[in-house]
Amino acid sequence: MSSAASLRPIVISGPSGTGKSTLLKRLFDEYPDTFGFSVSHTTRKPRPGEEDGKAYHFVSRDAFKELIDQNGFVEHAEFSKNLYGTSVKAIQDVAGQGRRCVLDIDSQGVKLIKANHAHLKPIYVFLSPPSLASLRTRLSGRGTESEDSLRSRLEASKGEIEYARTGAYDTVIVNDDLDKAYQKLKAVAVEDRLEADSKVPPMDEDPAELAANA
Ligand SMILES: Nc1ncnc2c1ncn2[C@@H]1O[C@H](COP(=O)(O)OP(=O)(O)OP(=O)(O)O)[C@@H](O)[C@H]1O
Repeated sequence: MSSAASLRPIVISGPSGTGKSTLLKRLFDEYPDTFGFSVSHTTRKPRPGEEDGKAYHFVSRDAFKELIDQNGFVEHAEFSKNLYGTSVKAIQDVAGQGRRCVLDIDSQGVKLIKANHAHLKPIYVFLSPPSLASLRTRLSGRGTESEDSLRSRLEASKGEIEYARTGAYDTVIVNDDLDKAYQKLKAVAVEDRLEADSKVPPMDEDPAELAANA
């Protein structure tokens, strides 16, 4: 039996490197039976050992396009000639299994849900970095980014932060101290308590300048 207060999906969004994966891993580790990610659709061929419906829903290009026409996707995109997408049904299936669906998406995805799939009634959480300088430090500390990708992630963070300032999210969690941020995430995700919110901190630094000094 799930221990989450409700099965409304949780949408968590925030600039690349803010700590979404880190916090979600902790949440899934502490509550292994409570939360779930939706299974994406893809037109790429399964790799050996990949089971349909587990790693992905593997579908033909025609079937994928049909689902697009039916407004069946919350978001979809093409990467190296293959289509990938998150379907409305895959999100609903998680609740069907008694788990709360967690969606880790960017502001573009948030806008699409709000415009086309508001019936899913998610709770929108913005994970904010304490500053752009700390975001840069985390991205470079992760050791996964080239100079170019670091710069583009920092540039993209500007739009994510501006959108969060419009009040689009139900709550804002500033990931300064990891333990504190985790407690706030738990309050929202496990207890449906939204009062843990705070404001997006002022961030006046110039992303291009920060990237140049990386
Ligand atoms: N509160 C924190 N203080 C210091 N470092 C942190 C904190 N939270 C996360 N980090 C570190 O920052 C880096 C980026 O975190 P993570 O990969 O979880 O970000 P993300 O938001 O999931 O990024 P992406 O959207 O690119 O997947 C990681 O190396 C992580 O260990």
